[in-house]
Amino acid sequence: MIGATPQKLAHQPTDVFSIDNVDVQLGAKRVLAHCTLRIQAGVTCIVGQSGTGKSTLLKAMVGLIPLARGSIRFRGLEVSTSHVSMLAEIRRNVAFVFQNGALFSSLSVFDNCALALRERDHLSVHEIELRVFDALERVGLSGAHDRMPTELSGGMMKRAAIARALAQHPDAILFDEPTTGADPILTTVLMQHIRAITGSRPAASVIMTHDIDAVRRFADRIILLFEGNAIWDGVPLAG
Ligand SMILES: Nc1ncnc2c1ncn2[C@@H]1O[C@H](COP(=O)(O)OP(=O)(O)OP(=O)(O)O)[C@@H](O)[C@H]1O
Repeated sequence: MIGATPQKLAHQPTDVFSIDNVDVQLGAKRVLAHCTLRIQAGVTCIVGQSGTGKSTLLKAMVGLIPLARGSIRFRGLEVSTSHVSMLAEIRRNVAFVFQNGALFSSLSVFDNCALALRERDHLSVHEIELRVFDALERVGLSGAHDRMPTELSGGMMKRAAIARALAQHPDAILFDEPTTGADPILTTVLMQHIRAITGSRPAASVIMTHDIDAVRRFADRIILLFEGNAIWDGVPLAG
């Protein structure tokens, strides 16, 4: 439970993300206000009503949005003030899965997954193939590597986006509304995949969602965001 004084949370060595007193101003709106929370290993779901700042928080966690105040640290490294080379290092370890998958329509599934590896790492062709095929297998897409995104169902597209993140061998994956538009069966499949891939790499999966039923069934921890601040932090009730 975060309680009434979230600003006082102590940093723990096990924290994957430490977020302290963060304010984010977008235009005239203070979207995050005194936001303080911790993310540890496992599946953390961040829930809250529409417009409460979930997506903004996610983007701030990878340095895509500047902070008006406060601090976001990934494994102790300051995200917001890091030099560009350090930020690149953080982003190599934190993958982001966008709501719509954001696959490149002109690239095959394989090339979508391999693109970041070719650009960011000095990996051999063989190593890239191993990583991509392993990632596709882990999300149940073995055999779909040479398909184009237009040849995939909506659910396959979402799984391909997860595979692209997985192939980077990140320490954490941030998911922005991964089950939006999915029916209950696909939601279960996607959440089962996210659960199954969360372990060593990634150690932490952070899911922004409205889907309370999925949260109840699959989260290790739930954080409730309200008006730009984390007001509750706990575990789902059993049963
Ligand atoms: N670039 C921007 N300029 C001004 N206001 C913005 C901008 N981006 C987002 N906002 C506002 O910030 C608030 C929080 O947006 P955000 O997308 O983080 O909410 P959310 O909790 O993810 O909502 P949803 O669940 O509907 O996706 C909203 O009121 C939104 O209108």
